Amino acid sequence: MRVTPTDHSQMPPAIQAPGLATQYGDAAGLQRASALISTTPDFPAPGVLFRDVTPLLADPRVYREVLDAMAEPFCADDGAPGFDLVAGIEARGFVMAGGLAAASGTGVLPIRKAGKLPNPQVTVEYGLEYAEAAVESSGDLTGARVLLVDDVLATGGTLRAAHTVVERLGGTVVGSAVILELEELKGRTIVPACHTVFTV
Ligand SMILES: O=P(O)(O)OC[C@H]1O[C@H](OP(=O)(O)OP(=O)(O)O)[C@H](O)[C@@H]1O
Ligand SMILES: Nc1ncnc2[nH]cnc12
Repeated sequence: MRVTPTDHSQMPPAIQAPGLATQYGDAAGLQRASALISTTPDFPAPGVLFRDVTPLLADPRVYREVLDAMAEPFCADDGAPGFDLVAGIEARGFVMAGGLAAASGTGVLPIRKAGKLPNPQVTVEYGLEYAEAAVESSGDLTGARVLLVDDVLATGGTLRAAHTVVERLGGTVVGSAVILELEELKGRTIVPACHTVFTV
């Protein structure tokens, strides 16, 4: 199965985020990125084709190019980010959230897997392709515009749960972005406006 760049023709016009690199060129950089997403059959359970973006994080050009592509629709013409916080979902979403927040001059809201926080204010349970899980967080997000980020959109349960967490803490979700959408798992049906860099 081939990993192909997402068709952005139906999406909002691309806008450059402040401080995010463009010098590597979209097509070439994203081409390199897709080659660095690994595919492992039967992990973590029989029948699951596991997609791992971890290898692309180690390539500084590709990492930067992917961050740039994730941020594009959420920044204004003058480059100002249309969000105050980037909410990253544990664990690989943290890596994207940190990079995006640093590049755009915003902050990070870590959305943790269950059992990691001593006194979470909000817990939301959901189902994955291969497990049941829950996400948790704390904080007063009143007035905060929050961009949700993760590595993969599969069934969409994780992003939808994270959206609920942010709203229960008083924040407003301005959108969500992932590196890779696994189309056949139909996450888009419950996270319809998710911005994706690649689709497979
Ligand atoms: O769209 P969904 O069906 O909800 O699946 C997407 C989630 O699955 C993976 O996380 P996983 O729970 O495997 O955890 P990890 O990031 O800690 O590896 C991935 O990192 C997303 O968070
Ligand atoms: N097949 C898959 N690969 C990577 N992350 C996932 N999350 C849910 N399903 C996944």
